[in-house]
Amino acid sequence: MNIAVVGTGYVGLVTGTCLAESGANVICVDIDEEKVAKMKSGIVPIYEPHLDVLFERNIKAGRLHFTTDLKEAVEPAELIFLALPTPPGEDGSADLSYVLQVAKDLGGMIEDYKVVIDKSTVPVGTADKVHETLANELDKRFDRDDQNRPEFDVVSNPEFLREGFAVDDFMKPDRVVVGTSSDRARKLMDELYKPFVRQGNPVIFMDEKSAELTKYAANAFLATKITFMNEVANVCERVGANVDKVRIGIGSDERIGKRFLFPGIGYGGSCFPKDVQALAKSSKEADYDFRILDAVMDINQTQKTALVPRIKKYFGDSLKGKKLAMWGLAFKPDTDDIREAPSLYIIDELTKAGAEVIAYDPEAMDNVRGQIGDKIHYANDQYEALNDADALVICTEWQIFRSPDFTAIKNKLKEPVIFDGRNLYSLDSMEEKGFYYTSIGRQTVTNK
Ligand SMILES: NC(=O)c1ccc[n+]([C@@H]2O[C@H](COP(=O)([O-])OP(=O)(O)OC[C@H]3O[C@@H](n4cnc5c(N)ncnc54)[C@H](O)[C@@H]3O)[C@@H](O)[C@H]2O)c1
Ligand SMILES: O=c1ccn([C@@H]2O[C@H](COP(=O)(O)OP(=O)(O)O[C@H]3O[C@H](CO)[C@@H](O)[C@H](O)[C@H]3O)[C@@H](O)[C@H]2O)c(=O)[nH]1
Repeated sequence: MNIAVVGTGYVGLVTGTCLAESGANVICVDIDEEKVAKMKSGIVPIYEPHLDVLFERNIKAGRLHFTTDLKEAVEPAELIFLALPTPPGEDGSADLSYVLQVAKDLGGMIEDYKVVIDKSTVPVGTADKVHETLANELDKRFDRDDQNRPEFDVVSNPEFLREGFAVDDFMKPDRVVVGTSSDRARKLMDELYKPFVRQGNPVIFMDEKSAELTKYAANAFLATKITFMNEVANVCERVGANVDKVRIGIGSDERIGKRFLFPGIGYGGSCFPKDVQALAKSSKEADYDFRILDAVMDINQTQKTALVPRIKKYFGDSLKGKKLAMWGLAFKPDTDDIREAPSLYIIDELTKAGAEVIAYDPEAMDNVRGQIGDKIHYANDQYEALNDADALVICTEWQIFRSPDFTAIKNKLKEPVIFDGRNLYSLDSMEEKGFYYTSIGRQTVTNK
């Protein structure tokens, strides 16, 4: 199969590479010239575990190509994936300008049958808008009854991969959702995804609107599940219960499930915050007040900086002269992505209160440096960050933070104080090791 992927971010590059791995010929196109130059010279421009191996293999095999020229990518392709950004607009609704601009460009250039596939997360009705935009451009080139006017279908094929697990999620998806009302497109999509659902996981066909809403409903549900647990955690702290025990207690009920029940400093990333907001907004536009989502957004905003009042309670409201070590900047482990990372919100409040922050993250420091520059200091490793710091603040649960050298931590910190937004350590061990230790939804170990 000949495939074009427009946009080579986390979704586009993973999609393109994994489709090439199944034997397809893929040309990825991006407007970012620097990114394309990197990829052409064999460099994966993002940090995503296991992607490099597939990337290299498929470039070598001649199945994976990169270009900045949309026409070059689109001409040979029958299937065209749109993996473009859909960031929140000023009013919270998804900004469709990237998607619709490319739809317009496609209308100006396609010469034969194409399936245009929305892989971006887009609100209900976008497949229709893409169809209309592309058709309007074709109208400028062909009469409606012109024999040479190319046919096309627009398919909604939302993506459910998680950063950090993107390759595995794409290669072995729980399900693939395809929204289409065209038999011709349906057959092609079925063929395309056969190699990925061979373990019995389904390709679920439905209409375009249901597919578009499925993506938002999935993300909003998961964000609500996390938020619910964060609320349970907040109650636990007040009544003397331990949220880890409650989590295990409820998670063993199959109706609830064990996954996505981990409390912490709120959900972040490029998806949950914007998608919950966009679903709330599009529901309002459809004259429905999706009230639970308003509560979810409100609670999550507070939760992101839940460690700050604890830090202030310990040191006093002014943090002037305090040096705080921070472990983890990425919005979650195994990614360099810092979009809507709780760490950035915490840094903002801590520095406003006068604290100096010295941070370490295995992959995300360049991105943070690019965004906030010298607002904080950057350490070369996790222990260097601790030198002469008054306390350690943990924002991301990278594996290397799970079992650190506690003696080194104690020796380097001025006082043995840890504020943990990810519940990495057991209360017993913190007590035994003599730390002051505050986490989420559990009692503070006071070391007194
Ligand atoms: N990141 C995820 O984990 C994830 C998972 C599922 C769905 N999604 C959705 O997929 C979409 C893409 O997300 P992402 O995280 O990959 O975005 P991203 O910002 O990482 O990448 C988007 C890419 O598109 C490129 N681009 C912009 N305009 C272009 C144009 N006109 N032509 C060609 N390339 C262009 C950008 O340069 C960038 O490389 C969004 O709608 C997002 O909500 C993301
Ligand atoms: O028990 C949990 C699980 C996650 N999180 C947080 O939730 C956010 C999102 O985590 P995760 O879902 O693992 O990462 P994403 O890569 O953002 O993936 C989500 O968003 C993608 C983009 O839409 C979807 O494709 C995925 O299915 C969906 O899981 C992060 O801030 C996590 O720290 C928690 O706080 N507790």
